[in-house]
Amino acid sequence: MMAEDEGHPSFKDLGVVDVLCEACERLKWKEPSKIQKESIPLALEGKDVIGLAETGSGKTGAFALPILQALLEKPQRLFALVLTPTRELAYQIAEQFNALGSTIGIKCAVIVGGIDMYDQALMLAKKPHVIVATPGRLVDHLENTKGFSLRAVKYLVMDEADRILNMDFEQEVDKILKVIPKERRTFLFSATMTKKVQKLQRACLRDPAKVEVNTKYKTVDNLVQSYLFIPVKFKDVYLVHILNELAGNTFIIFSSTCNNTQRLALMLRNLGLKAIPLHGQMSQEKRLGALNKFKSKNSNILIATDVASRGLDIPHVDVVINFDIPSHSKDYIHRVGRTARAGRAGKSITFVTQYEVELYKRIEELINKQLPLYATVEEEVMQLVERVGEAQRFTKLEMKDAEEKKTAARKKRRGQEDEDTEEASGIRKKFKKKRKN
Ligand SMILES: Nc1ncnc2c1ncn2[C@@H]1O[C@H](COP(=O)(O)OP(=O)(O)OP(=O)(O)O)[C@@H](O)[C@H]1O
Repeated sequence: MMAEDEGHPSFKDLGVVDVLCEACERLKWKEPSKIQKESIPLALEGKDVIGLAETGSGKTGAFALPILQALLEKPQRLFALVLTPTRELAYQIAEQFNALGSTIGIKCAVIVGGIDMYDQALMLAKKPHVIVATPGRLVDHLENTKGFSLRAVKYLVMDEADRILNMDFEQEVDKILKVIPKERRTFLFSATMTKKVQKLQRACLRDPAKVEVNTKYKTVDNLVQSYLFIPVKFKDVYLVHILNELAGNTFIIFSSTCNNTQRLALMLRNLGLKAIPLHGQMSQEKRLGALNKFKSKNSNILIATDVASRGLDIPHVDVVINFDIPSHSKDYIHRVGRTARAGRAGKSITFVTQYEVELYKRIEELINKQLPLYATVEEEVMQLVERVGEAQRFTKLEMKDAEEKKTAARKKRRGQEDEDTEEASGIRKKFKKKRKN
């Protein structure tokens, strides 16, 4: 491990080749971050790496640069497979590979759920060097695609490894590990780890180098001013008050259900705020559209479920609000880590009810810090009650209307399917009759 007092090595000092150093310069990465300093030389030596470092500390570059360098040395299609837990993160990682590898002609494909099979086939037809994917049904899909076999993969990365294994993807990961040869290099990266990752590490990594940087969550916590907020009543009114009080900032608000995420976004929009929802019940097209709108600053409030809690890098996010406290304390680290990226500062406010004391105590234990209370002036908040109440009533009607439209569309579809089936069975009967004759 490199000690702090060994100065400030450059990417070149770490062994990164000139063309990639120039790519880092273009991205305005003046010097490697700590996790990059410690893991890049080991990865270039050909070691398997487990990298643990706080949110926003440059882990993507820490695994992308060594992979690109190895690819330069031995160009090959389907050279690396990068697994991530969410679709949005897959696109973001592919963007970073493209940004770092544009001058060396890197071809990157994203294979995630919710995209048209035809589009996926087009992407694969370009014969990518790197595939960034969510694990669901990946093996079947790739193994059934002509000219593709996971056996070729030389580098396997699991970004947010703990999340991948804690989702429904464990079986898929098992399948992937069975297909890709054992000689591949494996990189596991995250800000948090679980026992499942340790088990996986024993099963599939050869004498891995373990790099840990600021894993006590101190750095990001030093950069973020974090508060608890205990609303007395009217849970929505306080949120609107805080958004007004901190107006001019960019927010991500986390909520635990798709329905509440949608409701909050509509309600805030009815109050004239530029809020946009992001959750798993939206179509993939809408999910990407929402994220792009937020990234391009057309909207300054993203209301999301935990689908946005991992890995998303939107540097201008100033405030994270946990409107619902996360039920797993590790998710707190990741959610709050959406602000204070790459050394910037940020703010976080976590709403807690009297029934959630256990949960916030666990969070405080994990971050080894007591969270101060966020103070509000009650009279100021109460002035909003009427306006917010009106917006809530209107939102309720909008949600009901949308639900009715959905049900009607579903019924219509089902009706069509029934007609199709009847028609098909009619044809089948005629066909049978004909054969008998
Ligand atoms: N050496 C560097 N110097 C300056 N900025 C950097 C450097 N390396 C990466 N960055 C920038 O830092 C930001 C965070 O990087 P990245 O998304 O890789 O963080 P992470 O550690 O994967 O975070 P998370 O745990 O939240 O996924 C990105 O905008 C990236 O471009």
